[in-house]
Amino acid sequence: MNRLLLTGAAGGLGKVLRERLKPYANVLRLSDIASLAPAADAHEEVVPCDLSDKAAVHALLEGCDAIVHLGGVSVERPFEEILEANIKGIFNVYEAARRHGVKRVVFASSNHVIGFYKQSEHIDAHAVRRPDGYYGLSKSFGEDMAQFYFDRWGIETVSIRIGSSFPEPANRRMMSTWLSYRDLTSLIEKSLFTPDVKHTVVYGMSNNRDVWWDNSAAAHLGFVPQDSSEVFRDKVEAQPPVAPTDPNAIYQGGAFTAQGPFGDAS
Ligand SMILES: NC(=O)C1=CN([C@@H]2O[C@H](COP(=O)(O)OP(=O)(O)OC[C@H]3O[C@@H](n4cnc5c(N)ncnc54)[C@H](O)[C@@H]3O)[C@@H](O)[C@H]2O)C=CC1
Ligand SMILES: O=C(O)[C@H]1OC(=O)[C@H](O)[C@@H](O)[C@@H]1O
Repeated sequence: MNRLLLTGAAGGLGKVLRERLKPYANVLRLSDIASLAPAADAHEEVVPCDLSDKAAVHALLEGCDAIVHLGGVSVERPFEEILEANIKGIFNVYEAARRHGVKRVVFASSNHVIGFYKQSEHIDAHAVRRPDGYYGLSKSFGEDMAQFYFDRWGIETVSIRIGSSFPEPANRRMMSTWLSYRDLTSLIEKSLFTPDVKHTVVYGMSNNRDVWWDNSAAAHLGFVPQDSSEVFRDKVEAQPPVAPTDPNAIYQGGAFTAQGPFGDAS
């Protein structure tokens, strides 16, 4: 493709994908509200943008063929913050995609759309969503937005419910949810180039031993994870045990299920 837009490019995953998505487009347009390293060469463009600013997002999408949408608040925060970056932000992205004729979005959704399922439960993409906070709710809204813009306007999306994508799993829960950077990159490649994805929901996890999520509804993507959290097991299990009453040991969303209330607790 000619020009691929990466939002959230200054973030943890954005920095990784800035390097790894280079082979997939002639030009990678990088955007964030936070400062970004200048364009390294003619194959990069840096366009600062606040996702909650409709006019700025419309300008941002001009000339883009596809979007990898990572930008937004990535943890649980007061609703008003989530509203601006994630809820207004995703609306602005899809509406600009419609106006500019962009036909493919890869949306960084999250396991926190289903965070209130227990770790003893196994679910697929069709399970009723159980968001574990305002953050999870915003990602759930983003998935609905993706479905609507497909049904109404034919814009295709792969919503990747990312588990935990970091260099290595930080705790026992992440032994199940971990997604290596290599597998994340491969999943984004499949999400960008597989024809006829409509709105596909896929769980972003590596080939871990004990998983809670079934990706059979996304088999058409042909995603085959290469890595496994197993290589980190000894290191993670050397950590102090987690109490059985700890949300990290009970819920798929772990500690996110126990955040808040924020500010005025009345
Ligand atoms: N890293 C992980 O394990 C997971 C990540 N995700 C999602 O993947 C995406 C990337 O995650 P990370 O890189 O870990 O998060 P991050 O917090 O490091 O990066 C998010 C980026 O979005 C930018 N941003 C925030 N508000 C913005 C606004 N109003 N306008 C423009 N940019 C704004 C931030 O400046 C930041 O650079 C996020 O959407 C996150 O929700 C989902 C599940 C797990
Ligand atoms: O559940 C998890 O481990 C991850 O999920 C997310 O959606 C967050 O963006 C990330 O900060 C968490 O670490």
